[in-house]
Amino acid sequence: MRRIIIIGTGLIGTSVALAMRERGTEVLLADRDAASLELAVQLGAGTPLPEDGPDEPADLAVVAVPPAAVAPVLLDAQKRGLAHVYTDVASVKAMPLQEAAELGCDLTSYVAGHPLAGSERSGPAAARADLFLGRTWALCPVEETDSRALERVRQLATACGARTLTVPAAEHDRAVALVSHGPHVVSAAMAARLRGADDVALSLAGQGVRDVTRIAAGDPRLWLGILSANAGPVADVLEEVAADLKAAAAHLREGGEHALERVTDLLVRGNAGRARIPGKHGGRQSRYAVVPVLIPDRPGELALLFQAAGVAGVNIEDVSIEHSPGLAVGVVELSVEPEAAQRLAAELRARGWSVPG
Ligand SMILES: NC(=O)c1ccc[n+]([C@@H]2O[C@H](COP(=O)([O-])OP(=O)(O)OC[C@H]3O[C@@H](n4cnc5c(N)ncnc54)[C@H](O)[C@@H]3O)[C@@H](O)[C@H]2O)c1
Ligand SMILES: O=C(O)C(=O)C[C@]1(C(=O)O)C=C[C@@H](O)C=C1
Repeated sequence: MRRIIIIGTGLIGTSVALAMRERGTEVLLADRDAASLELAVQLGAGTPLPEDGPDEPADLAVVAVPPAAVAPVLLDAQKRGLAHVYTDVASVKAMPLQEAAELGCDLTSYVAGHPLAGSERSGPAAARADLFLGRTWALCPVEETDSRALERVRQLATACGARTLTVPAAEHDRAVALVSHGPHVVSAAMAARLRGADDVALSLAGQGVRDVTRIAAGDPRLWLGILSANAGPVADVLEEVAADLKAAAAHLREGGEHALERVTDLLVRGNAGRARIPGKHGGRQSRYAVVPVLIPDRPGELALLFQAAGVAGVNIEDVSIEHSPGLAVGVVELSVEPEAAQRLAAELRARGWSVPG
C-alpha cells in the first residue's frame, strides 16, 4: 500500500501507523486531540492529514477511535472521500456496523476489523510498531462488503505482522466477551479489592497479583464504551464466573473433604481452560531478545546501565522494570536486537552488573 490515513492517533492508531511506516507506506494522521496528533507525528508515525484532505484518495483509511465514535467518524471520512477503502479497529463489531448502516455509511468499502493486541496503556506514547506481531486480527465483512476492500484490509493486517480471522460480527462479539471483555471486568473486580489494602499486603504483592490485575489499569471510559456495546454476552460470562466464585467461597467456609474436593474441581477446570489458550503463554511475540539485569535501588543506577549499553554499542529498543516495593533490588529487562544480546550481557558483567542466565 502506497498511502494510508489513520484517524485516531492513540495506542492502536499510532501502532498501526508505525508498523506501516516501517514498510515504507506513507501515513497521514488525524486526531481531534491536537496533543495526541503532535506526539504521534514526533514519534515518526506519519505527517498530519491536511485540513482539506489528501490530493487523491488514500488506499485505505483506518478509523482507530473509541467504539461509539466509529460510525460518525467513518461517515465523515467517506463524505470527504478520504480513501478507497475503510476499516476500524474497535473492540466490538456488531454495534459500529449497525450504527454505520443506520447512518447511511457506504458498507461496500468498509470492512469492520479488530486486532487482538493492545495494552492497559492508552495514547500514542504507548504505541509500538511490533504490537501486532503474531496476533490475530479479526475481520467481520457483511453481505455488502466488496471483496477487494476485504483483501486490502487483510493486506494491512498481514503487513502489521498479524494473521487474519474472518468471523461474523455477532460471533466475534460473543467470543471476545469470553476472552477479553469478561476477563477485563474480573481483573477490575480483583484489583478493586486492593484499594483499601494495607502496607503489609501491598509489600507482599508478587507477580501473581500483577498478572491478574495488569489489564485493570486500562482506561475506564474506553472500557465502559466496549462493555456497554457488548453488554449481553459480557453479562453472561460474568454470571458464570460469579457462580464459580460464590460456590468456591461457600465450599471454603464449609471446609471438610467433600467441600474441598469441589474447590479442587474448580482449580482443575482452571488448569484445563488455561491450557487451551494457544501460543506461548498468550504473550506477544517479539523480534527482540531480553537481557535481564539486577539493579540496586539507588539514584543514578539506570543512567549507569544505559551508559554501559552505549559503550557496548548496543541500542536499547525497550526497557521494563520489575520492582517490588521495599526491596533493595529490582530487575531491569533490556530489549535489544538478538545479535546484540550476548555482547551487551558480557559488557554489563565486565562492569560488575549481575546478569542472570
Ligand atoms: N487498548 C487496546 O488494548 C485495544 C486493542 C484493540 C483495539 N482497541 C480499540 O481501538 C480503538 C482505539 O483504542 P486505543 O486504545 O487506541 O485508545 P486511545 O485512547 O489510545 O486512542 C483513541 C484516540 O482516538 C481519538 N478520538 C476519539 N474520538 C475521535 C474523533 N471523533 N475523531 C478523531 N479522533 C478521535 C482520541 O483523541 C484518541 O487519541 C478503540 O475502539 C478500542 O476499542 C483497543
Ligand atoms: O493486552 C492487553 O492489555 C489487552 O487488554 C489487549 C486486548 C485483549 O483483551 O487481549 C484488549 C482489548 C482489545 O480489544 C484487544 C486486546
